[in-house]
Amino acid sequence: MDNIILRVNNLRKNYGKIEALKGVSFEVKKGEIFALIGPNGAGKTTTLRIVATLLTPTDGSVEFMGFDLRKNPDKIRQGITYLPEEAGAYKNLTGLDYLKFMANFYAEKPQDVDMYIERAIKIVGFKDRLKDKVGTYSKGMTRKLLLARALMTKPKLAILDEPTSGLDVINSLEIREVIREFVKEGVSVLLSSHNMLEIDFLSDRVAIINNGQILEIGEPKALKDKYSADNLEEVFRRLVQ
Ligand SMILES: Nc1ncnc2c1ncn2[C@@H]1O[C@H](COP(=O)(O)OP(=O)(O)OP(=O)(O)O)[C@@H](O)[C@H]1O
Repeated sequence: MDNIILRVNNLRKNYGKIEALKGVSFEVKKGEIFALIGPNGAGKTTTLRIVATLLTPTDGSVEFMGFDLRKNPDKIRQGITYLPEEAGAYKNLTGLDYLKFMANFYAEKPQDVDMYIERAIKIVGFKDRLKDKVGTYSKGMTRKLLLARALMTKPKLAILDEPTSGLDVINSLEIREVIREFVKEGVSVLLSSHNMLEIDFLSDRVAIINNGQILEIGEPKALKDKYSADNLEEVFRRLVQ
């Protein structure tokens, strides 16, 4: 059986004259946490947004569970969820109304709605503030709410753009624990981060991306061994120097 859930092949993306992606290829295996790591502007968000069907690539292909993204975008939308880097809309809804809205959107049958919301409340962990508007939440609370939305349906693949960006140690830790819990229950994860030290602990495999190109792919330990480095930051430094 094919244990690859996502195949990204030679993706290119130009924004006008800017070549954001110059031929990005990688595969995500079923049940793994795969991280795209690289500095600001490397092309992480662009890659994730293409996989999430929110952006059209200039060239290249994406295959999700054997379905081609261009021919079957609906298959991809059914099987994935996307946690954006920024919160954006919904600030005037209460946290609970936001979750209800999303649960209704994804539910195939009425019973699913309650199950999704129950799961989401466990993830956010601040039940008492769910009746407040999202616009009054701290950064950490907003991040947890969006993560709850991305994981409550137990998607086949969760795409998480900088899930712990701007969060304190405890909030980051909690978010990492939630991600691991859902992976144990069968969710595969593709995430991005520029925090290479954190990713070392969280990911099964990483792709190091810089300037629109993937420089290395492998298990964190294998990469550290290969470059005689103590951590992934050092691996990155050796790769770009
Ligand atoms: N809408 C856009 N229009 C023009 N250029 C863009 C647009 N979005 C991204 N870019 C450019 O594409 C390149 C890759 O950006 P991208 O946001 O994918 O990087 P990133 O790795 O996610 O960075 P960060 O860690 O800062 O979020 C950058 O040079 C960026 O300026």
